[in-house]
Amino acid sequence: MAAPLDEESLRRALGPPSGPWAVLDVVTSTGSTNADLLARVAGPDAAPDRTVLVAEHQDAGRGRRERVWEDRAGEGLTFSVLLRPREVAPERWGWAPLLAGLALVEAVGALTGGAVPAALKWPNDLLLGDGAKGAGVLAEVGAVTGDERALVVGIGLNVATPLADLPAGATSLAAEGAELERGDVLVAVLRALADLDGRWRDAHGDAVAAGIVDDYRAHCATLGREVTVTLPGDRVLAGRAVDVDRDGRLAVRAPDGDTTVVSAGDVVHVRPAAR
Ligand SMILES: Nc1ncnc2c1ncn2[C@@H]1O[C@H](COP(=O)(O)OP(=O)(O)OP(=O)(O)O)[C@@H](O)[C@H]1O
Ligand SMILES: O=C(O)CCCC[C@@H]1SC[C@@H]2NC(=O)N[C@@H]21
Repeated sequence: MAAPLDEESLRRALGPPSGPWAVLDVVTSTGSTNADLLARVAGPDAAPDRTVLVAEHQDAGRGRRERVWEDRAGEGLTFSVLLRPREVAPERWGWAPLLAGLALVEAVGALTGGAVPAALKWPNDLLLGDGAKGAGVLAEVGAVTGDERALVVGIGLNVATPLADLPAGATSLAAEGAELERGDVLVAVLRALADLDGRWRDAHGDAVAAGIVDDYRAHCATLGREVTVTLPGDRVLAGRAVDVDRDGRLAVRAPDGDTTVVSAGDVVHVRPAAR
């Protein structure tokens, strides 16, 4: 197993005391870092804005749509951040998980100098290499009103995991040829996320004004593709992904020309775009 993550080195690398992050804790094992931070949205143990919780291993890692997130201790990164973006109206919080996806793409680009192709499958799966899933993001809202307003954004990223230990359709940075220290990857993602979160808050959640919509579109592998989208309730939509709008929603144009805008769903890229 790779060296364990060292809390002190991570804090030092992020700057005094943890750079833009108020608290950074590393635990050896837990059920789910998302569940842990959601339990600290309010109450005597309430976590401050910009708390980071990293786990070396999760027993009950949660994926989107009630799936399981698999990880093996020491091979991946599993962590969550608690955000209290008071500058942003809760109706605009839908951008938070997309910011995390963007932070992942930017961090991988910076760390590998572009040697490992990285892109986003809408809304926030990180695709590496030929388009296999290298990371996923799960955002959960803790409270939208009062002083307790908070959301938790969890990231699972496959760093050193061999392909044989990953589910079908998944990959890792190492499997794509990038041998990186998990600590360096974590610091790069946290820096990128803090920067995007700052821009988003400064613009009061207006992702267009913050330049985030343009950045997202530039990194989104879904745009221009033929896709199927399984919507909540299991309705399936098929067509071409034509836009990601100012609210982070995906516009899909059906063969009959009708365009539907979706804010949540599971996307499959059917075949490459004829761009
Ligand atoms: N470490 C990981 N890296 C990449 N993808 C992962 C990882 N762990 C889990 N997944 C993805 O999450 C999902 C795992 O979900 P799960 O095993 O619960 O159900 P499933 O295989 O999608 O089937 P169903 O949705 O029908 O229950 C899969 O899509 C899998 O590819
Ligand atoms: O289904 C997905 O793609 C989202 C996966 C999110 C996994 C991360 S790992 C850290 C955090 N804690 C969890 O239980 N889930 C998220």
